[in-house]
Amino acid sequence: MQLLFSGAFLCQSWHLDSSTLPESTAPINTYHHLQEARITWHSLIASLHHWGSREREREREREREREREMEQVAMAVKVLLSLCCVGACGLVVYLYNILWLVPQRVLAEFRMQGIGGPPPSFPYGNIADMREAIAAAKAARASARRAAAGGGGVGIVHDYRPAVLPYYEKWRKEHGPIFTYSMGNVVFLHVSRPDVVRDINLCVSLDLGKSSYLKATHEPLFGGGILKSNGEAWLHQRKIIAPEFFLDKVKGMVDLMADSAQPLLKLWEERVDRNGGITDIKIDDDIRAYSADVISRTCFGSSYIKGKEIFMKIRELQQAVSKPNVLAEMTGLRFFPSTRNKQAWELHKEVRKLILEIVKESGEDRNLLSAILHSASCSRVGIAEAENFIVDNCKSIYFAGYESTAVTAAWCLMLLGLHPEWQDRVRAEVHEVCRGRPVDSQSLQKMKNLTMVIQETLRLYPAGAFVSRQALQNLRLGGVHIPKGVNIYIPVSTMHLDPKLWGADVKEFNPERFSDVKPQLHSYLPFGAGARTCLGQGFAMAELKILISLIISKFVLKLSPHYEHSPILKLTVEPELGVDLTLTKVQCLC
Ligand code: HEM
Repeated sequence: MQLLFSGAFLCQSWHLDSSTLPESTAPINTYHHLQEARITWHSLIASLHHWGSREREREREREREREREMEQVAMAVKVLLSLCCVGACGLVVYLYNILWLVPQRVLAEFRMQGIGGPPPSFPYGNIADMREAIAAAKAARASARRAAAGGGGVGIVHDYRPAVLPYYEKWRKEHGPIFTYSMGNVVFLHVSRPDVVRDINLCVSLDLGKSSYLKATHEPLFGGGILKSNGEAWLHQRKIIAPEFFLDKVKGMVDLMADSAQPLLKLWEERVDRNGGITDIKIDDDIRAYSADVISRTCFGSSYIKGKEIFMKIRELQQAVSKPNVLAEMTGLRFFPSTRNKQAWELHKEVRKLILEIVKESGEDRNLLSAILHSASCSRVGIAEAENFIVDNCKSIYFAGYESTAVTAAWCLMLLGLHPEWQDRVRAEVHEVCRGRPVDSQSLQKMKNLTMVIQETLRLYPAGAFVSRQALQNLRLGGVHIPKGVNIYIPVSTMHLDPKLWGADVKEFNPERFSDVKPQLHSYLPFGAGARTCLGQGFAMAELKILISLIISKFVLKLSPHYEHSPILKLTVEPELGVDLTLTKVQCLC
């Protein structure tokens, strides 16, 4: 019985089939009872055997199941690894294609037209050659500086190419005026052949856009503003901004520009007086402050003080993006959080916030900002897009209107310090034209000598080192087939220093050359070329004439013995070590 109970218990606890157990446990005779117990025992043993074998079967089944699972996992891992391998191979092939084969095909197309260039190496193209040439030029400059130490401009050569673009010099000698080179996978066509340059000037097609090289690097500075945009987006912005710089508008800004120059004149006068009638001044920061003030008032009207704060930030931003971000240019990975990128993003955010604050505060003023705002409110775009439009264009104008003008003014004053005969001519002219009255738009027009001096400054020291374009479609210019995507760079100083175009004294400062001849239309490019030419050139000329006429009528300038000639290419070509002048006051001319 105990067995029965224990069997029943076993059956329950092991979930045996109850049909294998006797149905009743009522008392019966002993024999029968034993018989039944034996049968039950046998059936129990059989059940247990049966159960055991089923259990082993299940165990084997589970084992097989595990094996199958393991096989499936192994298969999945193999497939994944193969896919990774295929993916990695595909990526390698893809990268090799875009980084090497595609640019090689483009270079081959040029070679077939007889246009060669320095052989590129994988994956950086000619960047190493360029770095090497720059390092050599830097070393040569340093030793020249040591040799001419304290010479006050002795031995200045007005040709910044060996210092600023040494690799172009080398390649031009080897391959002629039109050649190719590459930076990473970006192919460049260097063009200084006048017929091709003329065709680029005359091309008004939207298929010839602004070069996209360095677009990723400069994104925080220019965004999608007028300087870097292309196609319909550019056209739209140009139509809004250009009228704000038409001649009649510029005439109305003359007083404002003259007002902006007063703090600089006062500061310099005080310094001369304080130092017993003669003083040395590094002029760059004061000139930048003038240029910032002018563009700030023009852009932001009454909010110009806050505008100046924006300036300081934009200048920092400019420094942060002045070195090419090669990784971003080659791969498009603009959002890699490098220290430099993070700094640029932070500054971009601050500038954006300041500009949008000014927008909220802006009243009824008629200025560039109100024109941009009006356009943004008329276009049917979302708030974020309208804000980007405003911010990117304010930043672009700030940069375009400030940096080049300040740098040109510094070079111009350096040249006048070096050429007292031209200084005297300009001073006499200003005196004769103004006759003690404040400058106005009419007197500015009459200052022919000053205009020539500025034109000659822009010929010898063009702030923009290249005019850059990109073929947005296949193009034919000057008989050259230019495949889509190629960046076209015109080295402005090479055009300006071509003796065939400008005469044997091409490296001399001789403003007279602009007196009777019109500037060589397609070879004089300080303000760029064709449809994308600088829209602020009238404004810049007025601003420069006002500043220089006011300085020259008050001070006699001489290049200081501390001056070291140091042109360097940042975003513009600027004097790396600044311009040092020795100032005395002008004695009465009457
Ligand atoms: C001496 C001073 C200046 C120089 C040397 C200069 C030079 C240049 C150059 C070389 C370009 C490129 C043109 C091209 O790619 O063909 C340019 C474009 C431009 N500049 Fe100037 N610039 C000066 C002053 C100004 C000023 C004062 C403003 C405005 C306030 C201004 C606004 C612009 C704008 C908006 C563009 C872009 C035009 C476009 O892409 O449609 N610039 N400038």
